[in-house]
Amino acid sequence: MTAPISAPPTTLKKLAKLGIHSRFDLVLHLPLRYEDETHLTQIRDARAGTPVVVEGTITDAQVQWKPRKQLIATLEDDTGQLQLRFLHFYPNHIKQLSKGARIRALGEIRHGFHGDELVHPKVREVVDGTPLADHLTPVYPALQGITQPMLRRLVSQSLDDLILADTLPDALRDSLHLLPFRDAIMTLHRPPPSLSVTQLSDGALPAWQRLKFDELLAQQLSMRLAYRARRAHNAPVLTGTGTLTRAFLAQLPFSLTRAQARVMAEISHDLAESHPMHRLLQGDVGSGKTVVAALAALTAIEAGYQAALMAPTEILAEQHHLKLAAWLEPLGVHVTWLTGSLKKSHKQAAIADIAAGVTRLAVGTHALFQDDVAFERLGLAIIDEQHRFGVGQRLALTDKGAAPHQLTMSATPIPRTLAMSYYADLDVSVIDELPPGRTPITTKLISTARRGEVVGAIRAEIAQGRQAYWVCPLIEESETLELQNAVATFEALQQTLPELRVGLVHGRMKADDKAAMMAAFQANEVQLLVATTVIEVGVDVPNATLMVIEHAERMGLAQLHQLRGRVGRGAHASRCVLLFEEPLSELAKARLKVIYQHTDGFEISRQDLLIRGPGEFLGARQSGAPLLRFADPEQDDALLEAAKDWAPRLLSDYPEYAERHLARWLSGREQFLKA
Ligand SMILES: Nc1ncnc2c1ncn2[C@@H]1O[C@H](COP(=O)(O)OP(=O)(O)OP(=O)(O)O)[C@@H](O)[C@H]1O
Repeated sequence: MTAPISAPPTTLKKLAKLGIHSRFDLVLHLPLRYEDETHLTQIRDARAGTPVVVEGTITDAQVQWKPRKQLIATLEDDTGQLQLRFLHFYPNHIKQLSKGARIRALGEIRHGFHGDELVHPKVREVVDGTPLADHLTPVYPALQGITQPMLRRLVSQSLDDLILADTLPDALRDSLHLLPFRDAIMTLHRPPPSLSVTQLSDGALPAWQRLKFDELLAQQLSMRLAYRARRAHNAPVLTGTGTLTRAFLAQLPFSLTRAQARVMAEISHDLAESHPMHRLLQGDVGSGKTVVAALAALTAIEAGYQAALMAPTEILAEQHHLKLAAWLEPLGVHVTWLTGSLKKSHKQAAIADIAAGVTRLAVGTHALFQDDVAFERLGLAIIDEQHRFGVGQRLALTDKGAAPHQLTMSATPIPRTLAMSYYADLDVSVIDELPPGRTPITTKLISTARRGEVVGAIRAEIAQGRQAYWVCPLIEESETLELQNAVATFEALQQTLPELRVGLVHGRMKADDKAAMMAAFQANEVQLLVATTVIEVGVDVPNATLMVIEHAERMGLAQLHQLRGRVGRGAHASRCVLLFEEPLSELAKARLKVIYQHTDGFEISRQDLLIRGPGEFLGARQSGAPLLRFADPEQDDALLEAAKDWAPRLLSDYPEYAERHLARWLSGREQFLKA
């Protein structure tokens, strides 16, 4: 399977650049496209826009200088004449195309100024009887120094030498009507004469279906194995007594939505098991994930364990801390705050409390899981990763003593097919319902030129007792510029709206100042909050009902949806004004249209995926996307479903097949699998 390739070291190096390390990689190095040299076209029948192979004699060849240096030759067969034009050419061309030479030319006919012609055709000398190909000629992805003939030869050798036995049991192949692996591979490298170029590029071709299925199956198998491996660890059995959770629910001014209750039941069930939970909690912005997180934490605490909640940014962690401390401290739960920016003495005190078990719930940033922090008895780690699909932090956590249960919260819903494909190792809970009484947010798209009107809207909104956000543009190239811009906007708004209490919050502020500003906004001491995108996630001020986002065209869909989700969190009607600068790129137009038309995060994610494709959507490095070269989870969803169904059966009923299948598809690519 991993048989080495016999070629000189320089060639091997270049092949490695193409991802080819073994002879089996050569087998999987599938053609990009095909050339059809199986039949000749008579010059009389050659039509513009179609690829042809014509054969004949050169009757004339000249280097011309008008309007620029070019080589023009005339090719003649029994039915007519055709011009061949070369704008770049080498002495070899002149030799090959000398008068009287018999050649075969391959290319696409173009209708030029001087009639039909072939521009830069491929030229082959024809000695009488040079046979035509008996199948389409594959054209492989190549690099400089690795020519097509070289690749064709190397691939062909591997195809001839390797057995390419099947890794799928007959029962599976029969039930899904899949081709044998060898047949699929052979069809794609050496297509039979009956197949046309169009048929070969169609993903529905049985040969492609087989390869896509194999690839999706390998992905599902490896995720199942990762899932099993994690379940082999021991975890504390967290059966809550209900004392804290009941008291908590009783003090909430609302009751749980049905979705929150269902999701909480799923989590409680997992926490009571003796292997670690790895659950992804998905819920749209404002759907009430924090309440669920609090309940999960209380369940662990009731069972005599500690819980930790980690957020990706200080501002988000601070928001969670404010809220959770307000909810849980009255119940006698000691909540500790820990981030990197704490003063040394405070930090040491927090670390000591965590180690001594005084802390029942620790809230903070990744500082919570640094080496100097040791929990007395960590039962549950909650990671609010919002739309950062970071898998790294999940890893760091498992290393903390015995495996704690893990709950990851995400506010950017992952479309179902992607979740199945890339998060198959996690269990997923979805809060698919918003708390009652929310009025939908109205979204307005306004050109920056009309920015003045927006100021009037702010004044009116605040006069009603509401609050507003003004989000300054994202300036990717320079954080300093971004900051200067935010300060300038803050000053300008203060001047234009002297009667209002305006505040400013940005990423460079000291953590304490940031927290103080957010607390002031929470208490309605600040009415208009000017902010950089630091407020993107987690801020929860139900009285804020107007959101203005400058240069919305620079932002991604997930980010816009998150920002907009900061309003519409209470009973009052909310608005989001997206200011944009013209001219808009096609991409920006597409994004703004989606955010204007949709408020449902799942639909927005789906559209985002359509616009960007899965690699970009998930961040290629983290996603495991490199595993999929042939299949596309969105388009090949039926195959994905089948792979998902078959993976556990293969592991239990045909373990030796599963093992061979993984070895074939994953050799050298395991690094993408670590979740
Ligand atoms: N069942 C409920 N009924 C009424 N209000 C609720 C309910 N659950 C949560 N809320 C309120 O809705 C608001 C949003 O809840 P929460 O902050 O938990 O959402 P979230 O899903 O964490 O949002 P985000 O992802 O935007 O941070 C909060 O003000 C919260 O108190």
